[in-house]
Amino acid sequence: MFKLVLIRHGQSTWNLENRFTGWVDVPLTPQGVNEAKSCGRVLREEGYDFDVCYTSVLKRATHTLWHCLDEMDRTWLPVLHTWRLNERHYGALQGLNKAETARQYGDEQVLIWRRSYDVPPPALDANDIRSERGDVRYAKLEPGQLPLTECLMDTVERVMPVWNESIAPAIKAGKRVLITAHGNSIRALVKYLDNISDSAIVGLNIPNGVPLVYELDEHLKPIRSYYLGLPQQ
Ligand SMILES: O=C(O)[C@@H](CO)OP(=O)(O)O
Repeated sequence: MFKLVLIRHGQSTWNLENRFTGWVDVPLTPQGVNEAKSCGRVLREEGYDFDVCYTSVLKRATHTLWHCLDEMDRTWLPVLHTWRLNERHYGALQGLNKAETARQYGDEQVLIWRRSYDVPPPALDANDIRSERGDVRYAKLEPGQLPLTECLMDTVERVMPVWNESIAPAIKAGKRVLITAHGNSIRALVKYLDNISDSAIVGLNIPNGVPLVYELDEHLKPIRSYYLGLPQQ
């Protein structure tokens, strides 16, 4: 039996301000830092240890990993950063306030943009100064790989190669893997692992800063999954 741990980053400044974030590289809030540290504490207390870590190229996920590993005294572990674990790209909505956008376009439209599987939000213009074109961390992407918007289906498609080519082989080789990522890149992984339908995934949300443990069989099929240290409902 293999164990995989997934953590959505702690609260970010734009989570707090209720703004569509996507690929905008906002930091953690002090609460987010505490959430990340408490992930590390609960993992250490429960006897978890890791051989390799994966995270995105966005600081809210990276810093969550750092604080978590610091609490575990494991800051020396190898870390692989990949844009494939970035948050879903939120297109032209990036930076807008979610409540104001709902007032302008209606709750139903905003829910479709936020949670539908295959309807992307309005795209950014390629020349928009908010586009990530020119950002050095994406310089090696193939033409057409840099998104201007994404629905969850697009996110699943770009997350799967790093799962298939790197993460799954590492787990099968016996490496204990920790991933810190984002609400929607984790929803993409969970959708794949639990074989959740396109319609059912709409209702799945991942909380900030709580370790999600998957116990996987030899074929990496989930035996069970659970959150560690989530307050009792
Ligand atoms: O703003 C975002 O990028 C994401 C995660 O915070 O929001 P949502 O919950 O709408 O997917």
